[in-house]
Amino acid sequence: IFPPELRFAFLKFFNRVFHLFSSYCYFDITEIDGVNTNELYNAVQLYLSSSVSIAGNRLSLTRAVNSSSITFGLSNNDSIVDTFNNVTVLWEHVVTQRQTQTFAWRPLPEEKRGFTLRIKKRDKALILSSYLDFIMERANEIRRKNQDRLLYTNSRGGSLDSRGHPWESVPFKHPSTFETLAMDPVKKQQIMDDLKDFAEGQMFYQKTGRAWKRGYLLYGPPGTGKSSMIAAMANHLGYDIYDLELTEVHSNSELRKLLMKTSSKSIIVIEDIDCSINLTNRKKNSNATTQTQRSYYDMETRPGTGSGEESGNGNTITLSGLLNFTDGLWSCCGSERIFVFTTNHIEKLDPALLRSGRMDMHIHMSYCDFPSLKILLKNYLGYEEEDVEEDVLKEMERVVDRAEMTPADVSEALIKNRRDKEKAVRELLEDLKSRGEGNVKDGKLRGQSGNLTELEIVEEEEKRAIDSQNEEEDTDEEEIEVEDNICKD
Ligand SMILES: Nc1ncnc2c1ncn2[C@@H]1O[C@H](COP(=O)(O)OP(=O)(O)OP(=O)(O)O)[C@@H](O)[C@H]1O
Ligand SMILES: [Mg+2]
Repeated sequence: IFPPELRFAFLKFFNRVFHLFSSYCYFDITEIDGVNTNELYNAVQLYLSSSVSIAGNRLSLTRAVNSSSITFGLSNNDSIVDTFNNVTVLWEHVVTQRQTQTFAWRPLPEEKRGFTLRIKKRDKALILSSYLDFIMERANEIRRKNQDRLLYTNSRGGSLDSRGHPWESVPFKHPSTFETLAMDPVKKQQIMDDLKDFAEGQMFYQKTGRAWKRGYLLYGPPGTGKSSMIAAMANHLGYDIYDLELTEVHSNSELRKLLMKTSSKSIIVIEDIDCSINLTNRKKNSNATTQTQRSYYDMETRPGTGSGEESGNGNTITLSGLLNFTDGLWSCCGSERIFVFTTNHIEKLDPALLRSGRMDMHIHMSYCDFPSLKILLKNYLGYEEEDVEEDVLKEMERVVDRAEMTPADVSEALIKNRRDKEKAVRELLEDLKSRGEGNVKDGKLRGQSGNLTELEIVEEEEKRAIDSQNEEEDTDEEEIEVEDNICKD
């Protein structure tokens, strides 16, 4: 009988009057807020899942793929009562079907999900902010306790999922820890202390005006534990890992978007950075023209214009894009983040990437030395030092450095014979000896008296070269910047 407009106006009026006299106020926490995923929604979900008892009437159970734990949750349109500081609140999980799919730049999920929090008006000021803070904290705690780190990849090649995330995640279950990591114990302790200082350093970073992030560069030959070290870091700190596949990122702006979608308390990894994009040492292009020099610091080059081909496969990420990614303004859009780059060839990297302050710590993962060997014997055979015959141990100590076996090689040798421990040790020693002799014969090792292997000598030279380049670099970069400004003008 009533026209729809009138009916609508009446309903609205009725609603207002109702709310005026109601002693409750309501807060909606929707899963997707505009285009962003609402972190609070996930936190509330996790928080409620911990407080929901199995005795509830109807619960939804979820177990993420490969996850080890089952979480309880509120079923659709169900509610639960919670108390905080002696104040009772009511949570309702509201799920509605999204009606017509209006035009959107990306498809939205079919369901619209959200939580509604009902609080008595008089309690609102008292608890609201502290309650939400409490929920966030609890949710983080639960996430950590579940031991389910997440490993994210951007392998979808730039496309977004239905919830607008460019990252795909799987539970991260790498068992590597600092305990099982074979490396010099002193160096290991240094790294662990550094990580600890970082994780507990919120006040320090705030006081000194630095963004709360840290960069590590892991370099060394294949099989020396770079990836294992990253896993150990993640397990040690309880952080998620974002494994960034640079070859799947097409432009600097895409890189920035990926960065924006990473959460805090995470490790952002770029493996084999020398192979991912063409970040060659500018000094190595001895006859580089000003043009090519500037191109690294240029704005993005567009694919198909010809200038993009220098980074191969239509990938137009530039070094400047990468540097902005790690320490430009955008790098602080979250906090408590660790960047880890790995490479097998540190000499191939552009000195701009190596300069101090950019990658805070350069960690050299190298061939198996005696302390590492002892850790591996313990890991794989359960042998302490005293379980191995003294002269065998001495012999191992004598030959291990010149054998230049990677921890991966040693692990392999030990796994092969792990049923027969004595045989494993015997064969390992043989292996070490024969490799050592081979290396000496090939003249690969020099300066044995000083215990300096060729590798170390090369490294020393590299370091020196990099340092001297760094000094020149400072002046170079100014010039380039000036040139850029001229171009812009
Ligand atoms: N330092 C180490 N401590 C314990 N295990 C190690 C170590 N280094 C290598 N390993 C063993 O060797 C395997 C390969 O190591 P990892 O993948 O970490 O090497 P990497 O340095 O990342 O090699 P690449 O440069 O090829 O990526 C691991 O599964 C691990 O078991
Ligand atoms: Mg690796």
